[in-house]
Amino acid sequence: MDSQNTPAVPVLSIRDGIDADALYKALTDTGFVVITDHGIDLSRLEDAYRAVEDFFALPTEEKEKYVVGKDGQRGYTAFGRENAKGNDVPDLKEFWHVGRESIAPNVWPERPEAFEREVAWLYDELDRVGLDILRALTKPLDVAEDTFDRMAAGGNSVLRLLHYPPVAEDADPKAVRAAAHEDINLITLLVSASSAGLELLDRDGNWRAVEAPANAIIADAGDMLARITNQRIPATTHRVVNPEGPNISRYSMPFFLHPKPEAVLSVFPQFRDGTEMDDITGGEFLAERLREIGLS
Ligand SMILES: O=C(O)CCC(=O)C(=O)O
Ligand SMILES: [Fe+2]
Repeated sequence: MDSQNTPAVPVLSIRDGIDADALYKALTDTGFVVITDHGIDLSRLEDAYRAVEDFFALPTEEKEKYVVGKDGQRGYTAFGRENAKGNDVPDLKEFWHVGRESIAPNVWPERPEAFEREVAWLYDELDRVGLDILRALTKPLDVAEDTFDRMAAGGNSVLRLLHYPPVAEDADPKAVRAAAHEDINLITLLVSASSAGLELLDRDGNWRAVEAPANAIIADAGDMLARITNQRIPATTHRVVNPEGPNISRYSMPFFLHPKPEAVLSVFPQFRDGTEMDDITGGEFLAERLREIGLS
């Protein structure tokens, strides 16, 4: 079969627990895995989505009251503010960031009323599932079972609530919803987006649609996981393309699972072969990358 016709990403049900070897294989093969039966309450997920849509429907002046700091790690980041690393045209998106309160306090919008409650709930759910996934990887990676708990429990994770508005007629022809990039963090969990558009770059250099059943979670490895596994688990390049069909808004909610800022990202000994990167702390690595995407 032609590679274009095979699904780009393997699907893994975790109803009966996580099959660690299947998870590892999916991630080492493609950097992505689609997780079904994850146990996150679907009707509450809908409530969270509704609150997020209601927030982005507010007037721009009201949303801009929640721009805090210059690195965009909390609160609102306006349309056209962030560009992918190495790209000079900003992405066609606006977003909101929620993070770990103990690392930097969150801001919350006054309305919609349900926003703080539902979004804080979703953060905790994704935090739990994300760490479960990393913990499962310790076995195939052959590292101590508490490796990721030590590195990332209570870490600097960020839930990004994204809105890609309908593409304006006068948009820069080079601009896309999200230009090609790799995620910075250990692992990203993306609760199914409201419409298509996400694509990954496969190892043959072809862009392929990432398809997932409704209610699945798309997980992908970031640069930090690639770094400590010396690229065994790749941080696969992905992007969000502009709509080909109806020109409607798209919403999605990636959870970027980060280590603690002080955690040292050190290549696991069994993957060292002289090509590995030096040790760096999670905080230093993040600061470097935020500068590159124009957010710091
Ligand atoms: O909107 C999406 O589906 C993906 C967004 C993404 O890749 C990101 O924000 O890093
Ligand atoms: Fe991404």
